Order: sequence, then C-alpha cells, then structure tokens
Amino acid sequence: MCSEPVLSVRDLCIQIGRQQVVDGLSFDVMPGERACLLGASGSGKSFTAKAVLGLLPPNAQVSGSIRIQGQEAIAIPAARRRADTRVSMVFQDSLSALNPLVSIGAQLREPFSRHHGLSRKAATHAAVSLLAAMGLPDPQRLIKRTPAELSGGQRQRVCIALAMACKTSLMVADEPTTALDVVTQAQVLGALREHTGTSGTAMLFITHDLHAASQLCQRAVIIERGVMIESGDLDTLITSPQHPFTQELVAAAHSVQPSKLNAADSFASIDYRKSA
Ligand SMILES: Nc1ncnc2c1ncn2[C@@H]1O[C@H](COP(=O)(O)OP(=O)(O)OP(=O)(O)O)[C@@H](O)[C@H]1O
Repeated sequence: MCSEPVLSVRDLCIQIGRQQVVDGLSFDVMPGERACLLGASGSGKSFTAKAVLGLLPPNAQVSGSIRIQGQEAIAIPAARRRADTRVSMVFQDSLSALNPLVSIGAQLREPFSRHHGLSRKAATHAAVSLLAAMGLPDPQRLIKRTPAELSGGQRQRVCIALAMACKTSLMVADEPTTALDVVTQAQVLGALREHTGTSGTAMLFITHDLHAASQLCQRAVIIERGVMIESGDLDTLITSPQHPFTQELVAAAHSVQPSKLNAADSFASIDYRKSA
C-alpha cells in the first residue's frame, strides 16, 4: 500500500464573517482507508467537507493546507481542480443532489462518457452494472426513471453509484444516511462499505452518528466547535474515550444501541469494518 496520504489536512482554519467555524484542524486519510469526522451539530464538519471538496462559499476565509494526492488544493474551487485531485461526494439530501428532470440512466452515463470516454451503449451497460452492484433491483427499468420516482434509499444508492463512476481516489460522504429509516440506512452503509476502502477509493465519512461510523470506519477524528479534540483508531476511541465529549458520545451510543452492545459487548467487535 502507498504510504502517502490521499488527503492531508493541515492547520485548516475557516472563518465565515466573524465566526471561526473551523480552527486549526489537521488529519490525514490514507489510500483505501475509511475515516470519519465525528462531531455534534454545528461543530464544523460540513465546512471541513466543503473545503476538501472545493465548495466553500465565496464569503469563507480559509487558511492552512489541503493536499489531495500530494497536490495543494485549498484555494482551488472544485471546477478548476486537476482530474487527479477531484473528490467525489455523497450528500445527505439525495433528491437535491440529482437533477430532477433527467433520467437516472442519463445522469449515470455522463461520468462514464466524460471521464472514461465510453460510447453511449457502453456507458449504459456500465451504469446498469453499477446499479446492480449497489443491490438495486431491476436496474434496466430503474435507469429510465427520474429521481422522484425512486425511494430515498434507492436514490442514495444511485448517488453512491454516481460517486463511484467518477473513479476518484477519495469520496466524501456528508451524513449520507441521516435522512433514511434504519433498514435503508443499513443498505446504504452496506453499499458504501462494499464499494470503498481497500477496493481503491478512500472515504471521509462525515457524521454525528457513532454507531454508523463504527460500521464503516477504521479511524475517527472527533471535533468540537471547529477544534479537533481526539483522534485515532475507532476501536480504541470507543473502548477507551479520553475527552469528556467522546465519553458522552460513546455513552449516548451505548444507551441507544443496547441490543447490539449486549450481543457484541462492544462496537469494536463489529469486524466487517476492516474489510472492503
Ligand atoms: N452561512 C453561514 N454563515 C455563518 N455561519 C454559518 C453558516 N452556516 C453555518 N454556520 C455556522 O458554522 C458552524 C459550523 O457549521 P457546519 O454546518 O459546518 O456544522 P456541522 O458540524 O456540519 O453541523 P450539522 O451536523 O448540523 O450539519 C455552525 O456554528 C453554524 O452555526
């Protein structure tokens, strides 16, 4: 495995107006790794994700360094980034992430044609195969539908398929399961687990949900009010949290997921995290 990080964030500071929303954040994501940025609502997770993606609003003042595949990208908006420093993304709201007027097939064909030079027929074939790999039933029919004709879970898996079709070395997933019911959450987490990690694409998973993070990620960076308070191996953070906020997070997750904890004794024993 290459030892250079896919993503290296150093001393990231983001100010919006007078508010310091991110303050001196540093972390790495290694090739094929799934890491999470974990924090309460308003802690600066989304602004960090936007900085990595090159999608900060024009009024944001940003400093520090964001290196993607070794290239400095902090001051470069998404549309002007070199192909090898582009980052794919999956957002919470799958309905607004997709074009409501364009069929799923046409939206999925686009990255295959644009980034991989496939013909229309080959791109359609690739889109159908990818949707099938996401566990979506009857993908031949599904590609003819528009986003509003799909369920939330189906749409989110289409968004993951779109991100995968871009074949980037890093995917940022910002609260991708928050809007979904628990059964659909599990399907979407399963699709993310299967299609990221050691298979090639590293992932930065943005969440406030320790349980979801524990099903996907090997490592966590925990932030509070824009500042990193603790980071490291997620198993260790769960079994031995040091900071009071991390201790609260673990205690809260234990109280919400008692059956899982009783069965497994600890989140740490959910061993599928380690596989691709
Ligand atoms: N447009 C804005 N202008 C100024 N401050 C903002 C703006 N949007 C968000 N903020 C503030 O920036 C801080 C960080 O917001 P951010 O959206 O990054 O948090 P978050 O951790 O992603 O929260 P959530 O989990 O609720 O999405 C918050 O304190 C928020 O109040």
